[in-house]
Amino acid sequence: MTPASTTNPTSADVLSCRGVGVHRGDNAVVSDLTMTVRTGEWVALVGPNGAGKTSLLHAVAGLLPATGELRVDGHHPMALGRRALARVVALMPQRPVVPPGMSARHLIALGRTPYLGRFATESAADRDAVDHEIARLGLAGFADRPADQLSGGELQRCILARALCQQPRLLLLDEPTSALDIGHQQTVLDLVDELRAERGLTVLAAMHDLTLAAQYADRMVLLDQGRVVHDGPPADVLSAARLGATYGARVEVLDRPAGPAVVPIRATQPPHPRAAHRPDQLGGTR
Ligand SMILES: Nc1ncnc2c1ncn2[C@@H]1O[C@H](COP(=O)(O)OP(=O)(O)OP(=O)(O)O)[C@@H](O)[C@H]1O
Repeated sequence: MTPASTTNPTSADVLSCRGVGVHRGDNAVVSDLTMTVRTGEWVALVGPNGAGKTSLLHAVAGLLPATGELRVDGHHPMALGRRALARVVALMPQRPVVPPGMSARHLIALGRTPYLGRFATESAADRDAVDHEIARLGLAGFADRPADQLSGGELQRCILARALCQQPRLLLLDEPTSALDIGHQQTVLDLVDELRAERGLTVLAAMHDLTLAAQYADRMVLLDQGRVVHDGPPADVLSAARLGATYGARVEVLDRPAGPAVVPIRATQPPHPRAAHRPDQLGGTR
């Protein structure tokens, strides 16, 4: 089901897709996809492995060709020049490419490329923007280290800093918290949310953690095999029956004030509950 309000494009839409298709080789991995994302909205793209989330994000970022009508800020991504597109859309990829030996600071500064002058020299404003994002993401201690020697979570924050340096209107996040501990997950998502309020940033984020996604997203678009299965507020999209049908998962969905929480349920109880082995907690629960 797709509410009409999310499919009729208006001038307030940063992203509009109508009947969009994306191919990888001979395979259609996104088919007949219609959705819009309005200025300042946070839309979570969810769905099982291989559903087409990354492929759609790459098409929006102008990295993959798409059929149908795809508009970013009113333009087809591939019709905008690379520089113009990079000022509108920034992608935080799932698998960033890190040139060997490049320092974290240099990697982050690549986000300023669309703003550099004729001789590609950084201005004081560019350096300030980089310093600002480094400080904001708590990366000062890593900035001079080779980025390919950082931990997965440290690198993920550098890649987000690089995307924020682009000062985009539309931020595309591909599994932005997959390598982060729970504290950094909240820090990073809170930061992105603050930028929405401060700068009117629009966010389209592929996320596997449905509970976390539900806490930040205004809407969820559930994809399966390249097609939209449901588009709506998290509380409407996340039902145990729908997640069972789409992911083949056994879950319980708890209604909580901060948003629905999705709890996986084991098919069978463990044969020997751990508590039974603990002399201090025989048969106890916490
Ligand atoms: N470079 C490629 N060449 C051929 N097929 C590809 C390529 N990249 C992805 N695919 C296929 O396209 C389909 C969609 O992949 P995609 O990465 O967009 O899914 P996803 O929803 O982001 O998955 P995940 O949650 O596992 O990251 C999958 O079947 C995948 O195997």
